[in-house]
Amino acid sequence: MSCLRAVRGLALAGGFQSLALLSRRVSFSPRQVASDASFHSVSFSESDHPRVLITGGLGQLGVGLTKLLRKQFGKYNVILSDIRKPPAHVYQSGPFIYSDILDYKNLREIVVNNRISWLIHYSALLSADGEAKVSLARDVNITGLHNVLDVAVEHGLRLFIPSSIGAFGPMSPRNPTPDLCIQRPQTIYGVSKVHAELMGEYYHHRYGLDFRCLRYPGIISADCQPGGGTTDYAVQIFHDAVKTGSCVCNLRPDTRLPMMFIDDCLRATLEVLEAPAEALSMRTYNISAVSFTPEELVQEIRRHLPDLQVTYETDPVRQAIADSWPMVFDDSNAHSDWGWKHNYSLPELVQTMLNLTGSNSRMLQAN
Ligand SMILES: NC(=O)c1ccc[n+]([C@@H]2O[C@H](COP(=O)([O-])OP(=O)(O)OC[C@H]3O[C@@H](n4cnc5c(N)ncnc54)[C@H](O)[C@@H]3O)[C@@H](O)[C@H]2O)c1
Ligand SMILES: C[C@@H](O)[C@H](N)C(=O)O
Repeated sequence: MSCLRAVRGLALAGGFQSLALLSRRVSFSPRQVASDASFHSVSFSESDHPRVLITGGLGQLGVGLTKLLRKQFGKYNVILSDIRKPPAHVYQSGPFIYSDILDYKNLREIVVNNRISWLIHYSALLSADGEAKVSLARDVNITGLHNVLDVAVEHGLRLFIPSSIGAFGPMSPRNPTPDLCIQRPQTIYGVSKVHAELMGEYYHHRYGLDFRCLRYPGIISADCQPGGGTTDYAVQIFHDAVKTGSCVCNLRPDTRLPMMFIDDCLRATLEVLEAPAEALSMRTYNISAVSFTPEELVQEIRRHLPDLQVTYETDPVRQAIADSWPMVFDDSNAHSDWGWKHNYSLPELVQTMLNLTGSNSRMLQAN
């Protein structure tokens, strides 16, 4: 009753926009919502395209993936969700809904009311952030995962959950690291990723859930800040190199880690999501692109910015995590099962990142 009273009050006082704030509880159906142009509606073009919900979509990867999937399936068939307020350009680019993956009922309501058929679960705390906030990481990365798994099974969704190089630990072979080997990670992040892999595969075998998972390397992108991971140095260095010509690296110069340019990562995600089920001999795959040390990255950047100054100030937490992770990924199963192949080698990655961060910073200066 109180909710309906609130709805009535808001409708009188603040118009449909305010009602949107309640939509996650009152939940209009797409047809009803679509009838009102002033409503920031989530309506779908009736088609045989998948209807996609991306959780944690405002992170380093989610905005790019949303753009790619909207291009593939249509703007109104892909809903971006998060618990943070979207920046204007994201809010105006297509459907956005608040969704806290710890709120099972709300998640289920969004899936039902928007006839979601694919769910891409990006909400997480990353490795270094997780070590600083262990109980929050356990809630988001494990309890949140359980909610997502249950909704996916209940509504027969195709579910993509990314794992990571962080799903391996010091007892895993490091060079190269195969898909199947011992996994005893020593971070809450890594433990939650192994849990996600095993739970997703269990729900696939037990309930037929169409679960798909890729172990991403450290992802490098220009237009979104990284979210508190161990590989963040390889993103920050480009912004600092372009802006100030100097940077501080928080890993030792000889720390080798698997890395990937974001365009390769997002393409791999779409490719594995669209792969026919019969092509998948596994449900969790390593994907690989490049593997480099900070020293090698700096050398490659200096081919374009010869005066780049680098100071190494090792962060003991991140260094210990990096020293327990794979150095080189073996992705031969992804290659043979669904034709995975990366496009960006280190020179192409550095050239592209410098072009993008350079143009981004010129745009910021101009504005
Ligand atoms: N970026 C990488 O290098 C990388 C590598 C391997 C795997 N991954 C995985 O890919 C996924 C996306 O990574 P990212 O780099 O975009 O992360 P990110 O930290 O940039 O974004 C995570 C998002 O989750 C959201 N979130 C946090 N708590 C939430 C909650 N309770 N409900 C809903 N959303 C919540 C945050 O607001 C944030 O926008 C994660 O699962 C991550 O483990 C990322
Ligand atoms: C590697 C990946 O999982 C993330 N960038 C992290 O460092 O935690």
